Amino acid sequence: MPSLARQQSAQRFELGGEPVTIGRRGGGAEIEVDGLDVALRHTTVRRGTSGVVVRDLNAGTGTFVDGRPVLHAPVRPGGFFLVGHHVFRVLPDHVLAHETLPTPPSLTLAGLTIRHHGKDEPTLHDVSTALPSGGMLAVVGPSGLGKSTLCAGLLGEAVVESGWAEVDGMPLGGEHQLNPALVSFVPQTSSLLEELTVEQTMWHAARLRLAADTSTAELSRSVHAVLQRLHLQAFQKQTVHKLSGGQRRRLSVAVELLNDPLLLLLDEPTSGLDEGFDRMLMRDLAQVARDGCAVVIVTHTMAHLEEASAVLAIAAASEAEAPATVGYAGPPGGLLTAFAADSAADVMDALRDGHTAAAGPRPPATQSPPQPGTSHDPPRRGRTHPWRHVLVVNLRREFRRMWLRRWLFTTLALAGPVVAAALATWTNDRGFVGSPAQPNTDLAMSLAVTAICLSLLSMALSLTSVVNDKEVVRRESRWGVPDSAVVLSRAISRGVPALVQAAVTTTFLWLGNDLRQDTATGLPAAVEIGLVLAGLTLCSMCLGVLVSCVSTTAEQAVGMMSALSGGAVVLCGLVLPLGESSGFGRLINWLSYFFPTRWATSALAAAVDLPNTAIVHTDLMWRHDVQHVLVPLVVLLFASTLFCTLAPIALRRVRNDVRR
Ligand SMILES: Nc1ncnc2c1ncn2[C@@H]1O[C@H](COP(=O)(O)OP(=O)(O)OP(=O)(O)O)[C@@H](O)[C@H]1O
Repeated sequence: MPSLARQQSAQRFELGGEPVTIGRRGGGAEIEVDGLDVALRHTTVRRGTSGVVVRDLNAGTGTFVDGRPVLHAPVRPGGFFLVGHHVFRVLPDHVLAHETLPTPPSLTLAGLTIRHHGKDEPTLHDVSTALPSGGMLAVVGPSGLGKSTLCAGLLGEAVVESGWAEVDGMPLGGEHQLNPALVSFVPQTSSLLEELTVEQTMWHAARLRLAADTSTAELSRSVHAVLQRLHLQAFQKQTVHKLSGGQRRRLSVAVELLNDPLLLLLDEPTSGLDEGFDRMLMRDLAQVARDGCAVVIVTHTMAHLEEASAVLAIAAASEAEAPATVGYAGPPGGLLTAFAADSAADVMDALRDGHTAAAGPRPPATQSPPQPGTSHDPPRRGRTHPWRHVLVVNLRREFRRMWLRRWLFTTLALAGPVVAAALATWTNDRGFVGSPAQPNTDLAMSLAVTAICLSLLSMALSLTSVVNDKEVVRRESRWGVPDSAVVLSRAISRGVPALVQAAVTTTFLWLGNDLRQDTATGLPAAVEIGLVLAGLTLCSMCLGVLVSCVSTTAEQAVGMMSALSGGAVVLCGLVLPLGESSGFGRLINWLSYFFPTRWATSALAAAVDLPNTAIVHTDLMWRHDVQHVLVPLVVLLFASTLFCTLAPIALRRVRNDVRR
């Protein structure tokens, strides 16, 4: 038993020589805390040379030091680390003080100046206001002045040049972000998967936002409590695409409440909806604020501002090119009076013209910014979620979505390859057999048709798998879902129909063609051809995933696929003679190596001994031996791995570019 002495109150612990585990109540950890975002065994803490050393056990939603999830980090006396909603402060003499983050919290913005990444000038300057606990802050102002920029700053997605923000003493934004899992953001765009039901959407989000070891009963209680809070219980079984605009917004809010955030940011949640809905949602959000979470709502509608407890109006700068700043900060009732205006439209005009009114409550100027967790030695970066758990959750969802679109995937997996094999068979009535004395003049065409059709069909399996979900991926990346898990879940789920494509094509080629020839590897001809086709379909499908990650829109992905399709046809090696060793031919030859069809047709040609069974140009890659079948197969598998490795990098870049 580790020596762990409780001091004075239940909140102080003196660490002994042995490491101590922090975990959810009921899991047998030495320090037990509440909350479904804490795993049963979440973090260990031990004495360090000065202060303590924390190690995340990668089972919950991360251990945070200085706003970053850490795997392993020293924390000196005076610093703190976060586990779920719990702050552990490190005191002298290896004493840990535990407190639960207060709910509802207050929010303070003090002199915030925010600029977007890649920009030299700030968009917002000197934004200050204070929101008491249990309150809701409405951020209003003319278009384009920086309301969404304020959210980006608080989320840590834009640069906070000066000033600071905090929720009850915990820093927000900038380098020393509070545990990001405690800040929820409802974006302006619909970032929900259309084919899932309300309940499935919530379950999936709960699995990602709560600890991996949360039981089904606990998850269910949590999901249903939030659905009830947002009056969505009656729509549980409804698919998202059948929901009204208002119900979608509610669902969008609901998924962000699952983890009991400390701060909820909403970017125009009522835009495009009627006034009745606006009032209803404002009331619900005010209730959410009273129940325990600071709410900041960016809104264009000023009709129901009285539901908020404070208003922050953004005004244009009086000088051109200067950043926008605070036009008014105070109670909603004082807004019209402050601008001597008769209507909301007058207030907007005044703000657009750069008028500012007397500011409301400002944080005391003498208050210093909250100090971060102070880990002086570099911590080892950790994850907010166990990677395997996230992959499994994403995979389950992908298989479910594919099942919901089973006709499309069945067609791509079965009907397409049957057509490809049939075409290959019809173009060649002698099967795959030929000899130097009696060459099979159609064999090259058969191989080309098979490889090209299969490559395009398998690329189609994954082409829209990420690009159509970019908004969802962006939202879930804020929850800590790694891009690699997103990519791998798409690749594995689409890998199944891709392998079925190869198997179906091989079976039909085997049934419809004479596959008696001597094989290069000594394996039965159908097995050898099947392996090559499996390599081709996997590689093309992974290329589709990469294209999907690189593209910002589905149109762009289709454009890229069209260009790749052209290359796949022309540079497969059976349409244009390749293999020249000088001049332009050499360049084309090199280019062809980037196309999976080039390697697949080479392996097929080597497998059926094309130079001796058909009348074709010569190509050095077609020699009928084991090496010339296996090397292309290895290249196809290597390329599949490479595409899946590059895809998360591309996805991260595209996501960040879109944010910028
Ligand atoms: N990611 C970004 N990168 C660079 N500049 C940006 C980015 N997002 C917004 N901006 C710029 O910052 C300024 C403020 O934009 P922002 O979206 O914050 O305004 P807004 O008040 O929320 O507008 P609206 O009410 O129309 O949504 C604009 O000039 C905009 O072009």
